[in-house]
Amino acid sequence: MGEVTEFDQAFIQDPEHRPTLSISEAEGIPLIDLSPVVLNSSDPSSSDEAVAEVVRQIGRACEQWGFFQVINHGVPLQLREKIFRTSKEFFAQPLEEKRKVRRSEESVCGYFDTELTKNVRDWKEVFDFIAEDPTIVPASPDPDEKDVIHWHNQWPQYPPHFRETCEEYIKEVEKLSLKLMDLIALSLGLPAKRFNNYFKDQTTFIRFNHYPPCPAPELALGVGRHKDGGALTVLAQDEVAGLQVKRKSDGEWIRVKPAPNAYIINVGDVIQVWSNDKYESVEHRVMVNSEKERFSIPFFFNPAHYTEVKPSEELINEQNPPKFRPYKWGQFLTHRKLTNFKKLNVENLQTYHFRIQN
Ligand SMILES: O=C(O)CCC(=O)C(=O)O
Ligand SMILES: [Fe+2]
Repeated sequence: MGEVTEFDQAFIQDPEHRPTLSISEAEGIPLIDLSPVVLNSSDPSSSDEAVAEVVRQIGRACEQWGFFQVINHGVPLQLREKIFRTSKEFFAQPLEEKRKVRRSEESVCGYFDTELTKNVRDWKEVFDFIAEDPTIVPASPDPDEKDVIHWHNQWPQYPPHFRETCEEYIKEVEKLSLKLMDLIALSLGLPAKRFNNYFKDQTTFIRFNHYPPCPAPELALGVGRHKDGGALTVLAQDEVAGLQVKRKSDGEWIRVKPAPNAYIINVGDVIQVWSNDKYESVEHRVMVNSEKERFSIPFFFNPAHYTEVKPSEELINEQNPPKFRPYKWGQFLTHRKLTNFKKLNVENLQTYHFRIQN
């Protein structure tokens, strides 16, 4: 990020959205041990009681929090350490080096340090890459758009092995994500592989986040309040706290305490729609601090662009009518990418725009 001398207006949150610096730490966000699923069985629909207990825990966590942490998740610790090192080495370079792989409106992957969340600038710099190269998406967010375009990765020269490390990481976290989708499907009373096909031509992307120390942490945010629009987010964070989650029970902002080597999982808008509101996508934001920099790596597990997102038919009946109109995932994704890139005079697309008013 560029040197900021006077605190730049563009980063300042409206008073009602500024972070409270002294808030309580979450005891409540469940920590779930995945070893029964990862170690003992490759088939999560097996009748193993330990697996059934994991499914119950996940169901409860999705309903009560929309967030949980997992340990014994199967992603090798060495790989996690390697990818954090890679991210740190990349961001430690001079700005002009990083800008060689800069993101643009047409090329959405790469380095970016002026992202907006709800039209306010975030105190962060990011590097984005996609899991499938190319990733196919609609040419525009127009709901009638028929043309598609291809997104490609842009890989930096430095640090060495950047691309290989990222590709290795994608493979491991994708495995975990599919496993989590199985468990979530089971927790909804659906077959384990119910959602599998939607990810065949996935639009998953991964982000390296770097939050530098901020001279005015009471005015700005690392990421402004938002919900993740995709299916599932699998987040690795370092030991510096910053993530805050809006607790469903009372609307309080709660800090998530980093658990060593755990992943933080949250339900995105797509699962909210698939579950017909049983599991809600919960608002969260990132606080920055004046002393320490922070690094995080979210993996946004997203379906194919042509997926028509709608409440699962098996969950719908007279007592539980559909709460959303179907929408195309590709339209939502491309709209979000555009509004995060530049300031627009429209509110960005939210799932409540598709909500059926009863
Ligand atoms: O850095 C974090 O802890 C979370 C980032 C986040 O919520 C996002 O990038 O969507
Ligand atoms: Fe997020």
